[in-house]
Amino acid sequence: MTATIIDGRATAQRLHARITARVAELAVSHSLVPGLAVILVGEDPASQVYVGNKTRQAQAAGIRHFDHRLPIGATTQELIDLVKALNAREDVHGILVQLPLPPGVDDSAVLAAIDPSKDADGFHAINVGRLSLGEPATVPCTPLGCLSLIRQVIPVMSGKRALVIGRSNIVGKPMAQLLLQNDCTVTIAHSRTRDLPQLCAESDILVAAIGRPRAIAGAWIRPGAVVIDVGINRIDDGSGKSRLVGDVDYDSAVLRAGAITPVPGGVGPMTIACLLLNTLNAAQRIRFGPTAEQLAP
Ligand SMILES: NC(=O)C1=CN([C@@H]2O[C@H](COP(=O)(O)OP(=O)(O)OC[C@H]3O[C@@H](n4cnc5c(N)ncnc54)[C@H](OP(=O)(O)O)[C@@H]3O)[C@@H](O)[C@H]2O)C=CC1
Ligand SMILES: Nc1nc(=O)c2c([nH]1)NC[C@@H]1CN(c3ccc(C(=O)N[C@@H](CCC(=O)O)C(=O)O)cc3)C=[N+]21
Ligand SMILES: [Mg+2]
Repeated sequence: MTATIIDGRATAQRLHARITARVAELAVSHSLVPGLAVILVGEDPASQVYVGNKTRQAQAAGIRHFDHRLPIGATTQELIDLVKALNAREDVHGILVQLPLPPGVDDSAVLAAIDPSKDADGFHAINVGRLSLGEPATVPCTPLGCLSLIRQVIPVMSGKRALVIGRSNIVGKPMAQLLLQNDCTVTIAHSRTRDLPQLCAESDILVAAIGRPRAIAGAWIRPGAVVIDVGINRIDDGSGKSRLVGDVDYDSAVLRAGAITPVPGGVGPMTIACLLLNTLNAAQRIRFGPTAEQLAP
């Protein structure tokens, strides 16, 4: 048996097309143009690639894009001041602070300064709290994208055993919340977890978000399981060139899984499409109020 390959790029393109259509409607009917501001501190090359992708995708969807690049020495107070200025702007509906911030910057203070209604990443405590209470919330882009990929192959998740490997605020914790909301039985694993292979063997859905290249072996996977690989790891391919691999050992996992996401072309493109979705929906709520129509993921 060979796994179904879940095509994140194609799924993201379909979502992108729906976003583009709604953005065009809003421009005609209400002269509303959603705006996304991205703050990038320093010159981290991976972050620059990600920000570059976002800029292109936003422009293609008709979403206004404001790029703020600050030198590596930027202070917590400078970042908070910039966030507050963006909070006050009527043409900005989504704000994203690219993480990680340089050492010395208090990232939780910067994230706390974001107006929760403009929190495109869903990292503000208000949105984290709402998600955990099951109230309407802006959901972090990567887990939102993962959920939509899982739904393609498991439309009804009720009762499934789901394992989330990684407990970061960006991916692991919100992913676990979303799976719980969908009536999965959820386990969260992390660096202190004992007997990870056994937990994997018991799981119908496995989401790997640890940042360790090919750390999850195919032999651990329950035959037929759905495997979502969030990892983005740049490794030397042996000839001095670098390539991207996930947290799952794809070549062995594809032989056991029922469905699997590739890297690249899996979760990554969905993260960007969901960021644009969150920005569009924020713009609609800011303009039309809390009962505004929202585009579904
Ligand atoms: N495709 C996309 O759109 C995105 C991809 N990523 C990628 O996803 C990966 C994870 O990112 P992020 O959540 O920010 O990472 P973090 O480094 O913030 O968190 C990693 C988590 O994995 C756990 N962990 C580390 N090693 C192991 C191990 N050997 N076994 C079990 N658990 C382990 C850590 O445990 P502990 O808490 O105990 O330290 C921690 O909870 C990275 O490769 C990142 O680049 C991230 C965001 C978006
Ligand atoms: N505030 C904040 N929010 C984030 O969502 C956030 C962040 N900070 N910091 C960094 C991580 C990483 N991340 C990625 C998003 C898209 C791709 C992506 O587009 N990947 C493509 C192409 C990758 C390539 O070719 O370089 C793919 O996997 O196919 C990758 C990684 C978002 N993150
Ligand atoms: Mg991190």
